Amino acid sequence: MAVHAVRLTPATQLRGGISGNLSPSYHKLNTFVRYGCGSPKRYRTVTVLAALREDDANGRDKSVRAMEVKKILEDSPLLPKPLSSNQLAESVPNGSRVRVAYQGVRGAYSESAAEKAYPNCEAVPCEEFDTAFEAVERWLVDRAVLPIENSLGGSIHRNYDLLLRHNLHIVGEVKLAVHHCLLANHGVNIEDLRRVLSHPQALAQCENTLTKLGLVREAVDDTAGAAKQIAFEKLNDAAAVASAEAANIYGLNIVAEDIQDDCDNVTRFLMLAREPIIPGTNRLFKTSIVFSLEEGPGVLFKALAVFALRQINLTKIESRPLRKRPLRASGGLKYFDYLFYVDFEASMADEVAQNALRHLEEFATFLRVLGSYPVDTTML
Ligand SMILES: O=C(O)C(=O)C[C@]1(C(=O)O)C=C[C@@H](O)C=C1
Repeated sequence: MAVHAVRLTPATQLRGGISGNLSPSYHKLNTFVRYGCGSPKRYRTVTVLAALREDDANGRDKSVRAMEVKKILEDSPLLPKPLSSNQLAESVPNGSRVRVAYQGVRGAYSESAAEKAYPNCEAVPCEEFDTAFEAVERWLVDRAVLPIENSLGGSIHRNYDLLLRHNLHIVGEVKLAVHHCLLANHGVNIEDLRRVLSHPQALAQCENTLTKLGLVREAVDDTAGAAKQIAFEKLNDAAAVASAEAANIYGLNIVAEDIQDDCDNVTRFLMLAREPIIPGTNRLFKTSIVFSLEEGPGVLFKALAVFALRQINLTKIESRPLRKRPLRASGGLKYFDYLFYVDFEASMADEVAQNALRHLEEFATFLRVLGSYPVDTTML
């Protein structure tokens, strides 16, 4: 079947973002269109209509079209089945293990997070966050699990930026308790140490201890990578901030335990996939969005009010510079334009969430739904 550009109904149009002349392919339909149309049933119908030739659809009577839609819903290979919530922790359909990309080497916290998110998965190490995104996009792996924020160190900005640069969907979150240890080669005492190697987030989470010990910080790609380097280079003046598991893997000695500034140290990871899951209402869901606004007094207040007015609780707000600017504005160049990332506690299957986004869409210059997914309640 030939596939044409889609004309969206006003309710599904996104001002400033996408408009009538969308990419023809199902895959390229914007997430907001998928979620923005309402219930899961409606969502699937819209995607099917998107795959029908427009003139074809317009020329037939409604019942014929409805039957066509039903048939396509049932058997079209054009429509990859979205993941369901209960598939999240399961193996891929053909019985092989889910392949999950993470950033770092064996023993990284991200590997533990991948295993918590997808028990029994095959965790696939990646050098960079970007690589993990790409591995999913190129079908080398099924999912990626990447850190997004930590209760002590704050946001992992790089991943916020990458979420927008790539086309993956957030299909879940997983929280991991992070207990940092100071690892050194056997025979090296804490007094011998001059340097400490680790991921910048891990170093930040142990700021107090490392300052007390007077160690010079050296940033590396991941905590386990630091442990590996200490072991392989047989360093005797340096330690790594990493997990007890990394000590085990790389044969290091734990010279200090639980060195993070607060014993409650939790990192939140996002589970990313090529297709979104159908949001449900059967359990607690969260939705992540990103938007930008016109300049002006009170615009952010107005944007957040769309949630407050509907009693929707926000769990996270992050602003990031809108790149590819500065804009030329009256009075000279305007350097500081922002994207706002917001997580709120509602499912896109809830009418109240759809209404809130419809309201936000009235004045947002750009809006994308990054995902609507079950809340990880394991650490509440
Ligand atoms: O370096 C690792 O082990 C990671 O998995 C990365 C990372 C992070 O980016 O926040 C993950 C969890 C901890 O917060 C520290 C580091």
